[in-house]
Amino acid sequence: MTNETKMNLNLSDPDLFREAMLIDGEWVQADSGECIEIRNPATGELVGYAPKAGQAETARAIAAAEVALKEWKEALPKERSAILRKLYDLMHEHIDDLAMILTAEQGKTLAEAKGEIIYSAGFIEWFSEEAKRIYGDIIPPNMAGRRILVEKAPIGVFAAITPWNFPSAMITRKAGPGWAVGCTGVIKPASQTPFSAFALGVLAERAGLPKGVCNIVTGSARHIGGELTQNPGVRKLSFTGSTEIGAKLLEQCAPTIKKTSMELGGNAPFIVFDDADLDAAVAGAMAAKYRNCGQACVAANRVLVQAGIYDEFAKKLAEETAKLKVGNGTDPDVVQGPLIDQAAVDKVEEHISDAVAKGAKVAVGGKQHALGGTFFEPTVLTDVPRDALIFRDETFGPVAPLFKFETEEEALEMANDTPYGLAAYFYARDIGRIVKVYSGLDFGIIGVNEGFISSEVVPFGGVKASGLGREGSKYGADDYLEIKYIALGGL
Ligand SMILES: NC(=O)C1=CN([C@@H]2O[C@H](COP(=O)(O)OP(=O)(O)OC[C@H]3O[C@@H](n4cnc5c(N)ncnc54)[C@H](OP(=O)(O)O)[C@@H]3O)[C@@H](O)[C@H]2O)C=CC1
Ligand SMILES: O=C(O)CCCC(=O)O
Repeated sequence: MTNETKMNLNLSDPDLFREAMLIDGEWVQADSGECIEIRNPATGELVGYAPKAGQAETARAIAAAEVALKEWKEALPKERSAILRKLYDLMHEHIDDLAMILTAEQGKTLAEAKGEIIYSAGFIEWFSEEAKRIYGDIIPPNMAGRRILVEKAPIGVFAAITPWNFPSAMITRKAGPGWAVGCTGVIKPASQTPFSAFALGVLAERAGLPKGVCNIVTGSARHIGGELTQNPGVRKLSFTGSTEIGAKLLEQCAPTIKKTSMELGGNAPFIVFDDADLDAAVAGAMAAKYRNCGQACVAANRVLVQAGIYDEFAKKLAEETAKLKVGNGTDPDVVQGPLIDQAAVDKVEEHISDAVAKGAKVAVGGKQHALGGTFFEPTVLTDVPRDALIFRDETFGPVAPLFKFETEEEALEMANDTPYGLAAYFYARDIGRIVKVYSGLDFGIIGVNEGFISSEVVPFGGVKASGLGREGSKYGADDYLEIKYIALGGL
C-alpha cells in the first residue's frame, strides 16, 4: 500500500465499498497482510486495495461454508426465498452506488453498469422464486409393496470463480441458484474487479444471509483455485473465464470428482443473409459487437455477410460504428469505455495487424484512441480473409471483421468452423432458411434477428470448447442439485 489518494466514488452509502474479504461473517485481510492494487482502467486512478489471500484463507472459507450448510439447507425454501428477494430489493435500492463501483473498477459506461446491476439482480429475483419450486418426482413402482420417490437435494458447498467483464452478474448467475436451493459458497472474483463482489457481500449480509453462506476471497488465483478444486468439502465448481483456465480447473477437479459448470470462450458468428432487414441487422450487429467494448464471450466475433448485400451492410455498419463516442464511462455521452488492460489492447492490435497483413481493409477505426491509455477506436474491417487470426480466436475487443459468403451452406460451414460453440446470431426473413440455419448451427445460444440474447430467464451456455452446463432459467438450478432416489419398500 502507498499513500496515494484513492479516487472519490461519491457513494451515497460509502459502506458498500469494502477492501476486505468476507469469511464466516467477518470482513478480513489476507494472513500475509498483502494486497492487490486496483486501478480505474479509464483514468489509471487508484480505486483501492483487495486482500491478496491464498490457500489458508480459502480453506477457512470452505470450512465456514461447510458449517453454514447444515442450517441453510434445512431452512424452509420460502425463508431462503425471502432473503434473496430482500437482496434483490437492496441491489435496486443501491443501483447507483453499485454501478459507480462497477464502472470505477471495470471501465464500462455507467449506463451499461446499471444495466448489469439490473441483470445481476434479475438472477437473484429469478432464483428467489425458483427456490420454492424445486420439485421431486414419484415414479410408478416396478414391484408390489414399493414406492419410488425422487428428491432433489442441494449439492453442498459450491465454488464460483468469476471474470472481470461482468463483475456483478457472473457472481449472481452462480450464487443465486446455489443459495436458493440451499447451498453455501465461496466466491473468487477476478483480481481486477473485486469491489463489486464485496459490495454484493455487504448487501447479502444486510439481506439476512447467515454467516458462512456467502464467503468471498481474493488474491492469488493459482492458490485459491488450487484449494477450491482439491478440497473435498467443495462439491461443485462453477467457472466463467477463458477456455485455457477452464480446462485446467476441470483437470484439478477430477481427483475429487466435483460437479462442474464451465462458461468459457466463444467465437460467435453473426450472419447476415441477403433477405435480412438490413437496418435491423446493423442495429443487431452494433449490440452484439460493441456491448462492453466487445469484451463478452457472446460478442459477435466474425461477421459473415452474403455477397449481394455485403457492400451496403459494410457501409452502414462502418457509419454507425464511427458514431460511437469513446471515453471515460462516467461521462454520460460516452458509449464505449476503455479496454480492461494493456494485454487486451495488444490482443486487439495483433488481430487487426494480422488481418490487414493478409489483405483486410480498415473501414473505420483500427488503432488506439487519441485519448491514450487502453482506449481503442471501434473498428470495422472488410474483406477479411478466412486465414486471419481473428477468424479463429476470440478478440474480446471492439473489432468487427467482415467475411463474405455466397450460399447458406457456405455460411453454415464457416460459422461452425471453430472449436467454440457458445452464441451465434443470424438475420434472415425466409422462414425455411431460418429453420434450416438455426438447426444447422452448432451453438448453445442462437439469436435469430436478435443481437442481444442475455437474460436471467434463458439457459445461457455453450457446447464444444465453450463449456458445460447452463446458467439462468429453470435449468440453472440443476447444477446445484443432486437427485436422490428412495426405494420405499416393505409396504
Ligand atoms: N467466457 C468469458 O466470459 C470470459 C472469457 N475470457 C477470455 O479469456 C481471455 C483472458 O482473460 P482473463 O481475465 O485472463 O481470463 P481468466 O480465465 O484468466 O480469468 C477468469 C477468472 O479465473 C481466475 N483464474 C485465472 N487463473 C486461474 C487459476 N490458475 N486457477 C483458478 N482461477 C484462475 C481469474 O483470477 P485472476 O483475475 O485473479 O487472475 C478470474 O477470476 C480474454 O481475453 C477472453 O478471451 C475472459 C474473461 C471472461
Ligand atoms: O462474457 C461472459 O462470460 C458473460 C456474458 C455476459 C452475458 O451476456 O451474460
